[in-house]
Amino acid sequence: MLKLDGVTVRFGERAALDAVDLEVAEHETVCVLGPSGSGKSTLLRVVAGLQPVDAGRVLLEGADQGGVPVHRRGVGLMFQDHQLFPQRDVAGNVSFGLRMRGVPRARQAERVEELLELVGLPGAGRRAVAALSGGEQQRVALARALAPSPRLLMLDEPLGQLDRTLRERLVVELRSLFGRLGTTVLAVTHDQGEAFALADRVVVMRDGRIAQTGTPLEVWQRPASEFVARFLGFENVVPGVVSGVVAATEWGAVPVPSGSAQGSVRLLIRPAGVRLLPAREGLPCEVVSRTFRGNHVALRLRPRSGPVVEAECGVRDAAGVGEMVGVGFVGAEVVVLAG
Ligand SMILES: Nc1ncnc2c1ncn2[C@@H]1O[C@H](COP(=O)(O)OP(=O)(O)OP(=O)(O)O)[C@@H](O)[C@H]1O
Repeated sequence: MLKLDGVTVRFGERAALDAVDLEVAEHETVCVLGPSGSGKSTLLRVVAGLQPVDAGRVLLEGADQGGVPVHRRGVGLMFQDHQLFPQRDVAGNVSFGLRMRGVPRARQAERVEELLELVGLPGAGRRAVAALSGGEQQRVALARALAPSPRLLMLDEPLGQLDRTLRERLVVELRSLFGRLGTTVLAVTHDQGEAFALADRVVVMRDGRIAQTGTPLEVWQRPASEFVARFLGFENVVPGVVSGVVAATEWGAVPVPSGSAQGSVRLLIRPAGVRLLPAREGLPCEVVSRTFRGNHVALRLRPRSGPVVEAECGVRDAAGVGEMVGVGFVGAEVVVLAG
């Protein structure tokens, strides 16, 4: 459906996108994830035709979009601040793209009803946009983007402004809606939870380049680099020297999966791979913080040397701040990182 081929966009000296290759298949939902300034919005703007490229090509269904204006690309856009027209009612907003395309009035009204039903706002056509809650406005913006049946729907931080509970609910609804409609979606977010819940595939960006792409599970289980691991919120990254199935690190010997790269590497140990042992076993650490996270407790543990170790444990087993504990590592939760 969509193909980016060596797309480069420069602002002065700096490349906001640096030779980016990306493909999105029909019916696929791809989420682009990355820190602020990594080029996510620029990528969407390029595909929409709002941003010219300095090099490379954008193809939609195989056709080069060079010189094709925004309204001829057949893509739908929904931005973070949803940009609804405040002076128009809900129906007036949803039918915007249909009016632009000269769809007859009767058909417009039908389609608006259909879409409001779809986004969970049946019969809301006559309501004033200003009188809607944030979540309702978001649904109207989505209905408006979907109205002209775009071949590709692009979402920029679609749930950015909403509170967490509403975001979590809407993300589930969006995923099921896109599944039912068979919509092809390219979404941008800085929120990894949102990306992982919504996407068939995630693309992690760093400084205008793709740092990793894969299914949410692949990226979560095997972050390709320290950058991706840290971006996903993993903190236990330590240098080590692998020999066979053991790595020598500042935290002592850490088991690694068989078949791991040998020699000098960086290791990620997921918090689930950190086991608390009785005080005289394993790596001696002092508990420096203890944070209640609902179904588990996050502990930060300071060894005599080397970086702080992050651990997760059951609410009942968690040691208190200032206590000494021993720490052991589980090889299955260790990832040998590249770069
Ligand atoms: N119109 C512009 N003129 C100059 N520099 C720009 C322009 N638009 C973007 N940039 C720069 O390009 C880089 C990528 O910006 P972009 O908005 O694509 O990042 P982003 O990942 O979407 O960030 P955020 O999550 O903060 O929206 C940034 O360094 C930004 O400052």
